Amino acid sequence: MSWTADEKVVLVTGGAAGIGAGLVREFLAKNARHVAFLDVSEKEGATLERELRNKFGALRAKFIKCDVTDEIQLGDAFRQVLDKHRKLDVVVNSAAVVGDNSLCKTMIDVNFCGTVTSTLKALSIMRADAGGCGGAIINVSSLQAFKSSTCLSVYSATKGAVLQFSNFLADEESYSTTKVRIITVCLGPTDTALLHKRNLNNSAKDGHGVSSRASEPQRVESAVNGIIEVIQQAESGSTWIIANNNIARDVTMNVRESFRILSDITDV
Ligand SMILES: NC(=O)C1=CN([C@@H]2O[C@H](COP(=O)(O)OP(=O)(O)OC[C@H]3O[C@@H](n4cnc5c(N)ncnc54)[C@H](O)[C@@H]3O)[C@@H](O)[C@H]2O)C=CC1
Ligand SMILES: CCCCC/C=C\C=C\C(=O)C/C=C\C/C=C\CCCC(=O)O
Repeated sequence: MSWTADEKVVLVTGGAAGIGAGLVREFLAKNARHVAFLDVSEKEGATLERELRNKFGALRAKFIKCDVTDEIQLGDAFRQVLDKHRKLDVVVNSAAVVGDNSLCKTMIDVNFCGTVTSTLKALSIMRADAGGCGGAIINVSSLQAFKSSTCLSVYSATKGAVLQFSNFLADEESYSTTKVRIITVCLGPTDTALLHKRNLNNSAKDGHGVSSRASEPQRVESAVNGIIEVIQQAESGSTWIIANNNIARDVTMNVRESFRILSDITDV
């Protein structure tokens, strides 16, 4: 039987705005039992929580103020969800920041370290070989993981690291043992605040280094629907591209082949 959101307990980091918020709404619309969304932005989190409680009832959605770079806050947030709902089925790691290299430490801490900490925490809770019920972890990467633009080298590297970490962890922790799928989605430009952030220096804002082929950003709805489609069908260790309002494309073989070529060269 194929995967559905029905009765699932879901946790989304960076869920107060943008693609994370779109996912929170969609999981609830698809009948998830409960969606907890973590974010540093208290104002946006509280506003979204009000909207969702009016629409879906008080018990179905909860905003938890949490900075994903703080391991204690993150651990507390997972514990709150587990204590209340006794299980966790899906974790989407969407929290991220973008900027030029002057924001390098923050980008590494939020985009990479936050995703790693949350993924390992989620795996330890959900893994079937340690008392969990299995589940899915979706790590949000970017097309920038494959090809950076000027002034986005650190951001792009964090997204490359998210992709590599997720795939290596999926190899290390066999799905047949854990029953937890670890999946990476690489999004193309999507119409959210992140894409329009002004904490980029002038050359990035002017678009230097971005090719003339760069097209209109896709709709948030396309990224959200693509991610849901991926959760419905993806295998653990797979990589997907969701860009240009197209349906999700499985690029697992391309990613594996590119690393196979490199590892063959470096085999001693
Ligand atoms: N918008 C785009 O063009 C693309 C976005 N992505 C990725 O999609 C994901 C979602 O991005 P968007 O929705 O576009 O961005 P967004 O800026 O709209 O949403 C990101 C959310 O993360 C939260 N956040 C930031 N730092 C945090 C922290 N330390 N702890 C907890 N929450 C924190 C923000 O407050 C915000 O609500 C990110 O991982 C991003 O890298 C990937 C490719 C393209
Ligand atoms: C012109 C300003 C660019 C600012 C971009 C800011 C954030 C981007 C975040 C992303 O993750 C974007 C995702 C993918 C971009 C992919 C390709 C861009 C085009 C690259 C090129 O063709 O040179």
